Amino acid sequence: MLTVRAPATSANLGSGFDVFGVALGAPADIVRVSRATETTITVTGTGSEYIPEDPAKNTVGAVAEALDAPAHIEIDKGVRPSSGLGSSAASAAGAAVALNELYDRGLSRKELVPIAAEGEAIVSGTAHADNVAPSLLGGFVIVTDDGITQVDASLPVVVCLPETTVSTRDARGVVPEQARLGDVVDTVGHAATLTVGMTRNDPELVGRGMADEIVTPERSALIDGYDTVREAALESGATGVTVSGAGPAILAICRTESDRGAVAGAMLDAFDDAGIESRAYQTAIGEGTHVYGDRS
Ligand SMILES: Nc1ncnc2c1ncn2[C@@H]1O[C@H](COP(=O)(O)OP(=O)(O)O)[C@@H](O)[C@H]1O
Ligand SMILES: N[C@@H](CCOP(=O)(O)O)C(=O)O
Repeated sequence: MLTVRAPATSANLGSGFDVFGVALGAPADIVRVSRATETTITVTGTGSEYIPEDPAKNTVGAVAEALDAPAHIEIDKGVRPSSGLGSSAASAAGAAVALNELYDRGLSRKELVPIAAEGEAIVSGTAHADNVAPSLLGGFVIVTDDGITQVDASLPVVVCLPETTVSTRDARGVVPEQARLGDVVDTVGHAATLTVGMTRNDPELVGRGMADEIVTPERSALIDGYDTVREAALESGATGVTVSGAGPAILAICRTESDRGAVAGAMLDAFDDAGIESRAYQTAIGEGTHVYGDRS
């Protein structure tokens, strides 16, 4: 038996649709694997009733197949499905790391990215890697067709998750197929600003660099209460606020750890005023999947 902790992630960060992602300190999935002749899966924890245990439908089944590593895989969900926090990706990243160890496949974390992304294709229709890559590698990650660039960024953040769901597959349906050149130029500038901010752990640059007029306006319209929650977080000291992944979670960048309480409180209150229950994670951009149980 081998146990790993695979963190939630926040993809896109506004200006980096399908390109940027960060690992979050919390929440996380715990994935336990043991060798077997065929793959079986059990799922417990938050939202487990909505997650299939059939290996053909669960992201970890695709990972076990890609690594030719049949196993009994126990997933204890800390990351709620359809949250915008890379729930399906956390399990996939955790399974990739755990099975790679269990079967001595010897692959690096970067080499595991396309394997973990196979699982994402099952649930969202595309093998986008902007969640699995940060869950595997930690920090801030840039995913392009040419490769993966990782920075050990560390910034305090708040993620506020309403009790509503948005399926990543549905949210991909509202992404515009075309954009105005002026908006593309602005977005390139914002993405560059954000990237420099991540290399400097600068919350002002990162917050400013999350602005995006192409995808975020369409995505945020799927989240009841988004505009007021965003406004409340900014008024309470957040440097930037955007949709986390495909939503409905909302990500706020904070200047200091001690700012997080006020930002989280403002976001929770604003959702509450809109009649929507929510919970807030006061966390930080953090490390990737951690192996913490030896083979036994
Ligand atoms: N191991 C898994 N963990 C979470 N969701 C999974 C898993 N395997 C398959 N799914 C399916 O993936 C969907 C959730 O994924 P997604 O919409 O990408 O959520 P998130 O935005 O949190 O990543 C749900 O339909 C769920 O049943
Ligand atoms: N780039 C993807 C990221 C989806 O993230 P999730 O956490 O909502 O699964 C997208 O925006 O569709």
